[in-house]
Amino acid sequence: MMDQSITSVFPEIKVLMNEPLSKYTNTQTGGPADMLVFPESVTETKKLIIWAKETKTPLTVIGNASNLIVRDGGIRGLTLILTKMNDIQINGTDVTAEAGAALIQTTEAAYQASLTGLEFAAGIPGSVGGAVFMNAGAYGGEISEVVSEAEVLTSDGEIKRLNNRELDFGYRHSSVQDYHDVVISATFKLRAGDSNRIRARMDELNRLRASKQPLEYPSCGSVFKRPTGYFTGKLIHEAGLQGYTVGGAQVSMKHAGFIINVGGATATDYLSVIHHVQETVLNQFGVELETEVRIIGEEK
Ligand SMILES: Cc1cc2nc3c(=O)[nH]c(=O)nc-3n(C[C@H](O)[C@H](O)[C@H](O)COP(=O)(O)OP(=O)(O)OC[C@H]3O[C@@H](n4cnc5c(N)ncnc54)[C@H](O)[C@@H]3O)c2cc1C
Ligand SMILES: NC(=O)C1=CN([C@@H]2O[C@H](COP(=O)(O)OP(=O)(O)OC[C@H]3O[C@@H](n4cnc5c(N)ncnc54)[C@H](OP(=O)(O)O)[C@@H]3O)[C@@H](O)[C@H]2O)C=CC1
Ligand SMILES: C=C(O[C@H]1[C@H](O)[C@@H](CO)O[C@H](OP(=O)(O)OP(=O)(O)OC[C@H]2O[C@@H](n3ccc(=O)[nH]c3=O)[C@H](O)[C@@H]2O)[C@@H]1NC(C)=O)C(=O)O
Repeated sequence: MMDQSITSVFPEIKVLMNEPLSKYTNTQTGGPADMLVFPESVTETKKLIIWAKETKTPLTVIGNASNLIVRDGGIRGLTLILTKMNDIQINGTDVTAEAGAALIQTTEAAYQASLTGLEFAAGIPGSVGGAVFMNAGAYGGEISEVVSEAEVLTSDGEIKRLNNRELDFGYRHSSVQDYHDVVISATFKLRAGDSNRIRARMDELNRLRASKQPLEYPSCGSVFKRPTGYFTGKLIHEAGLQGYTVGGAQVSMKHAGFIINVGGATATDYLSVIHHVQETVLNQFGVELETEVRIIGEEK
């Protein structure tokens, strides 16, 4: 029988074996990926998706790992990190970015072209693919309001174009979460604007963000979604949980909705803090906090 191993089938692709994902996640926690690849093109991504399907290898796709907790046992099978697929093209008032492009770079490119509409995303540290997947939003704006279409690869390796309606956006939700599609690019429909005003708005939002969020520490942003009718940070604050620490994971004193890595945290520490916060808020206020952060991988 032919050798179907990834290194035999794709000798030209660099595969990192048993690679610690804590090197890549924003929380700096998480166990190893059995096989980790940074694909450099859609063609390469497509080949790997088809290989994973044919060999029944579990497949995981990651962007900038800024909304992710990988359990300490790591991820079996093949993991793709798309950050090397990061081309950004401008065509009139359309900005088309590959999935691995940083959202922050994409907002900079829009500013350079005097295009308005993406300023709200200036400080969101995800990739374009992760932002579409999550329908990232801040300060009155959301990805859903600016994306005209996204290209995805299905698990069969077919390319599909999904328009805004088909992406079925909701609060921190898109249809990509309901299927196993991989976002490979997105097009943002913007408007001609004044570059000084665009820059001023981006700078203002980044200052506001830095004054409220603990950007000095590794984190995964808001850990929980906002429950209808409540403010998450306020609930956790009023429950007296700020400063609550397990190992190296701590409920931030600056913003109670964030859990920061104060040094040496494991994913298990993060999960213990999350569980305690959920239980305490439920007991004190009767409100269920649903995680916004995506939790994947195996326990150690
Ligand atoms: C300091 C800080 C501030 C933040 N502020 C905000 C904010 O204001 N608003 C906000 O919405 N979020 C915020 N976040 C969270 C995070 O940046 C966003 O959710 C972002 O959209 C995640 O993108 P990512 O590329 O990092 O995704 P990842 O963390 O890599 O992945 C998140 C999920 O998306 C999936 N995914 C990623 N890329 C793809 C793809 N190409 N195809 C299919 N699935 C994919 C992954 O499988 C995973 O389930 C913040 C995070 C931090 C650390
Ligand atoms: N759950 C849902 O369905 C909804 C989710 N969202 C999401 O929430 C995020 C933030 O929304 P945003 O665009 O900033 O707009 P919002 O109007 O929802 O919030 C703006 C800010 O106003 C302040 N604020 C307003 N009312 C109160 C209050 N009663 N108590 C305490 N603080 C208050 C808070 O800021 P401060 O820190 O300055 O006090 C809050 O962060 C976005 O990412 C959006 O996607 C938004 C609306 C609904
Ligand atoms: C950081 C993220 O997104 C952020 C986004 O950057 C900002 C700006 O628009 O609005 C949301 O945060 P937020 O700070 O408004 O969210 P909440 O945790 O609901 O806090 C709102 C309110 O709680 C109060 N609050 C917050 C923190 C705290 O320690 N104490 C406190 O009392 C404040 O009054 C604050 O205004 C997004 N979070 C969610 C879950 O929707 C993310 O999704 O990862």
